[in-house]
Amino acid sequence: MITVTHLTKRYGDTNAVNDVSFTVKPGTVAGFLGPNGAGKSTTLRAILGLTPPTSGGATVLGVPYAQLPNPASRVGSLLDADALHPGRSGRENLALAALAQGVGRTRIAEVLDLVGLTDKEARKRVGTYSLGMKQRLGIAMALLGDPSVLILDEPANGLDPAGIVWMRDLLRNAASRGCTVLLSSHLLHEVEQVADQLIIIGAGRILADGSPADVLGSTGRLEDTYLRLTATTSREGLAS
Ligand SMILES: Nc1ncnc2c1ncn2[C@@H]1O[C@H](COP(=O)(O)OP(=O)(O)OP(=O)(O)O)[C@@H](O)[C@H]1O
Repeated sequence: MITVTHLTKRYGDTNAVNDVSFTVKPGTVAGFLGPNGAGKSTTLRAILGLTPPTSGGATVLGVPYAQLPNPASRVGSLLDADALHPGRSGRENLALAALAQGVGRTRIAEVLDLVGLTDKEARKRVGTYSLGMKQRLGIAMALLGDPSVLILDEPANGLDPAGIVWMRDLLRNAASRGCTVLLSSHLLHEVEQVADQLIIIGAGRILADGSPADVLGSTGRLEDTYLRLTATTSREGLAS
């Protein structure tokens, strides 16, 4: 369960996130959508305790992220696939994370298999990886502790069509096991296929939150609804 309550984050005179509240329940894939600069990453970072809120806050599994025992093994996250150590191999990156999380080394082969990275690829330095390979490794890192919550910032970024289909199955399987999944994306078509909750943010404020049927209403098309809702927001609107 992820609960965000009246979360506000200001940077100088910019309201990056403005009184944002939503809940994502176990067994749900929630798609978090919004234009560039709408506040998605700031919200995800605040949930993960990486960005201190100006006011309000968030809990994961009932408590603020920082208060979770061994949080990385309970909450898998992917924020920036470039944050991986470029001089080490994919396998070494996973081994270091497994050590930090107290996860057995046998799990490394399992997650590599899950994300479709071959043994040969896993032995290459991450600095030589393509964007899609980095993304797969970042997802493997997120899955390492077999977490019950997944928070993913644009996970399909750089994935090829087969990778996007694979990602969809991965997220649906995670949710069917009771996992709580929150992902940001600009790929409306993809989100439409995978999400059972849609949260749309614009200029730091929640514009819609609900089941696809509730959010799309009679239009039935996510692209139309999204463009209509976000048309009135702009990055300039963030400055107060
Ligand atoms: N560290 C920071 N310092 C100052 N301003 C910031 C910082 N991080 C984010 N912002 C501002 O906060 C606003 C929201 O940014 P955020 O990265 O959360 O948007 P986003 O919805 O994730 O965008 P995108 O889709 O482009 O990734 C933007 O105006 C951005 O410039």
